[in-house]
Order: sequence, then structure tokens, then C-alpha cells
Amino acid sequence: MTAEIIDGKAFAADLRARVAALVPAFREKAGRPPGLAVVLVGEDPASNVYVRMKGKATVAAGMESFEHRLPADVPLDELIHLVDQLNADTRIDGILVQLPLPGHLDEQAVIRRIDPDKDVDGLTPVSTGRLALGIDGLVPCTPLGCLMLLEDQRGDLSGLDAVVIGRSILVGKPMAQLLLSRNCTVTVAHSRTRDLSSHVRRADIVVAAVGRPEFVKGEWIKPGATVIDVGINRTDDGLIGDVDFDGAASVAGAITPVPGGVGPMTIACLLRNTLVAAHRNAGVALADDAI
Ligand SMILES: Nc1nc(=O)c2c([nH]1)NC[C@@H]1CN(c3ccc(C(=O)N[C@@H](CCC(=O)O)C(=O)O)cc3)C=[N+]21
Ligand SMILES: [Mg+2]
Repeated sequence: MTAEIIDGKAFAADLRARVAALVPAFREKAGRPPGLAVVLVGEDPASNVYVRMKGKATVAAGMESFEHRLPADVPLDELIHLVDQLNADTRIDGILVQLPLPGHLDEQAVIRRIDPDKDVDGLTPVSTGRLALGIDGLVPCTPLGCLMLLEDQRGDLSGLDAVVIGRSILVGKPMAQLLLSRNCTVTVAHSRTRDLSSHVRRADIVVAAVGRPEFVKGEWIKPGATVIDVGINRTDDGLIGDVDFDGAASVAGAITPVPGGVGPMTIACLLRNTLVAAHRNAGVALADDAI
């Protein structure tokens, strides 16, 4: 094995500490802590674990956590009504509706109801548009975390060839936009892409977000490439990424492990986005390079 293992867990712990260090000054100036509301519909065990982890991390950072659990069969208008209440609640700076929602609920209808100023997931049409236009806004947490790890690893990304595998709203599409904003040459591959391995073989940066265990093979990786594995696949052997880790680690320059790579960065970036939103919502200044 030759690749450096990127320690996302340590990077995330440092980011969380830097966010927490900025909270007391905010509390002082705003007269209240930053607040994050998380909405969970239904009883999916994995979602339950994530929501509990998010709540704990929020409190540990000195912020206020608001958890709302609704039954799986909640009607759309009740969920929308809750979002309206959270939008109007001045204690709350960030609203996260845990996805996926049960099949009868229209996810886009719920997401577009969230006040863009509280959109710490970066999923509303306004946030998506701002990202595409290169205007300051809230960026989805998982791709933001991936970008932080990449820039820490590679420095300036300008001119590098990047392949993003997956085109989801939560990861693939915003990841491509972020890499483009850093002057990468970006290819977005997906389930209909022909000859995927030939695209991956050219890439200096590979971001795998397909949701299939060990889908990306070590032989596809260009020697020295940086590999970011977003996959969280629960199998009988535990959590498995979207990349064949052992194969890729023998050729890559650096690679994120699963667990302990991108996952912890997602939660750290959620706290970061909540802190940024809180400053904007309360009219308290935060230096551009503060976090
Ligand atoms: N509106 C919305 N926003 C999200 O950001 C969102 C979501 N819905 N739905 C589900 C996905 C998934 N997600 C993760 C967060 C943390 C870890 C994480 O901390 N993972 C640990 C392991 C945790 C474990 O042991 O299960 C790791 O990779 O080391 C993983 C995945 C956020 N998501
Ligand atoms: Mg896809």
C-alpha cells in the first residue's frame, strides 16, 4: 500500500473545534446561541443514528439543537406547516430535513419551502442557483467537506482533471460545481456513462458517490491520484465505501477511508454552515476566512 490515508475524522474534529471556538463571541453579540433544527420523518434506523449524531455535535459546539420527529405517514401539508414554523422561529438559523423522505412525500415540495437563509443543507433552488452562478451562499455539506479535504491535500486544484461519479442533488451535482469553481476540468459520470474506467484513468481527482459497494476498481485509478470515497454502504462486513479500498490504495497518492473519511466531514460542515447562517441571520459580522 502506497497511498496516504486521508484522516477525515481528525480533520473534522479540528473543524468542529474551530467552529465551537467562534460560538461564544456570536452568543455575546447576538444574545442567543446559533440554532439548528433537524426534522426526521419515519423510523429508518440509519437516519435515526445520523440525526442523533447531528444533535450531539450541535450541542457539543455550543449551539442549540431542535429535533422534530414525525410519523412515517405524516401528510405533506403537516410537514410543510412544520417547515413554516421553523422558518418563522428566530431561535433557529438552520433547517435540515433528513433525506430520503418516505415515498408519498414530495421531497422537492418540502425543500423549496425552506427559507434559503436557513438552508444549511444547500438544497433549495436559491442555494443551488447561487452555487451555479458563483454567488456566496450555503453549499451542501458532503461536497463541501470533500472539497476541504481535497484542498488540504493538493493545495490549488487549478487545471486538475476531476471525475465525479454520481449526479445526485445531494453530492454529485454540487461537487461538480465546486470543483469547477476551483478551475478543475470536471467530468460527471453516472449510470449511463460508457467506458467509465477510461474516464477514471485520466483523473487526478476521483470523487465516488454512486452508492454501490466497491464499484470503483483499483486498476482504474491513475498512479498518484487523490481518491475521495463518499459511499456509505451497510453490508454484513460493516460499512463499505464505493471504492475498492485495498486496490485503489496501492496506486493512489491519497485516499479517504470508510468509515473515518468523508462522513465525519459532513457533520462538521453542517455545524460550519449553521455558524455562517447564524451570523448572516443575526447581522453579526464573520470574517471571510474565519472558517
Ligand atoms: N438532508 C440531508 N442532509 C444530509 O447531509 C444527509 C441526509 N439528508 N441524509 C443522509 C445523508 C448521510 N449523511 C451522513 C452523515 C454523517 C456520516 C458519518 O458521520 N459517517 C461516519 C460513520 C457513521 C456510522 O458508523 O454509521 C463515517 O463515515 O465515519 C455519514 C453520512 C448525511 N446525509
Ligand atoms: Mg447516478
